[in-house]
Amino acid sequence: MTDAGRVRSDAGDGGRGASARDGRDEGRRNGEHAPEREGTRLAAEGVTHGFGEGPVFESVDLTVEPGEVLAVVGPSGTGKTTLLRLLACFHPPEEGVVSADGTDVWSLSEADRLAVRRRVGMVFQVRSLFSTTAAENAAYGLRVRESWTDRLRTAARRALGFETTPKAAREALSTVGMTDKAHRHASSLSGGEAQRVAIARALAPDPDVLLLDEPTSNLDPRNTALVEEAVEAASARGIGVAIATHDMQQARRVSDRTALLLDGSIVECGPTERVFESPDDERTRKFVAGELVY
Ligand SMILES: Nc1ncnc2c1ncn2[C@@H]1O[C@H](COP(=O)(O)OP(=O)(O)OP(=O)(O)O)[C@@H](O)[C@H]1O
Repeated sequence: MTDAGRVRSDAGDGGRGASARDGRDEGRRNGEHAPEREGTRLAAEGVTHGFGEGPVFESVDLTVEPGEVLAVVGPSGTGKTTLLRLLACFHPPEEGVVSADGTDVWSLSEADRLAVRRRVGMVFQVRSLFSTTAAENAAYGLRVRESWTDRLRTAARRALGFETTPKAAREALSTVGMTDKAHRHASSLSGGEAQRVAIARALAPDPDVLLLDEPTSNLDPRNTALVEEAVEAASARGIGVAIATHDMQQARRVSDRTALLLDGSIVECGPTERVFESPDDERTRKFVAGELVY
């Protein structure tokens, strides 16, 4: 069996066929998915952060390159969410630098930092939709960028019964397979559907970077496959994706590189196949083999 074949059979993808990464690689080889943008290189450089009881992690270096899928794996509580939130510029690190294209985002003016934040979409682990339709959730990031005049015009058109969902929001909903439920209220969606809408909301403003925190925990194989296909589509458009996941097979299916966050540091970061097949660090070998129990 080929390596690719083994990855697919281990993945338990319910007959979904080639993994997202296989498809993306093939598309790249055929020149079908040439990234359309320069993108944004988001990086943590020597980052240390904690919450008052000593650092959660220290001196972390990690980059999300345009168009790549980076998996961040590690046991629960090692700081994967914390790291993604720092990369999303939600708050400054205690030490070190978070940079966008080489510029320290916390050295920027608030307006310039907001501009960087708007190039980064983040999807949280917990259900986080607003109390409105799937379509309006998907449109949220576009609406906040609209002028007040445009917002009033949209409200008036909606009141008159016109379809007001922006094209980009409709396309994002289509990417996650939610077109048919676009007008359903968020509260009526299943967990998997809600998570797909949350991804559409992050994708609609066409970010340069997408940060996904455990996007498929608690999802069934079909919803998981749809989310992974959305990751593939984002990456094929040149969006850099970082995905924190507990699912080793998912990391293997979707990512170009895998970083292991363990014991307060990145113990290994490299091409996914190498990290899984011949890791440099013994802790990585044990972790990917499921031998490290926390
Ligand atoms: N706002 C906060 N206040 C205090 N401690 C926090 C806060 N956020 C996270 N922590 C702590 O920081 C550590 C890292 O948490 P984080 O959620 O980043 O880990 P994780 O690797 O994403 O975990 P999981 O895989 O379970 O989602 C944990 O010990 C957590 O309790």
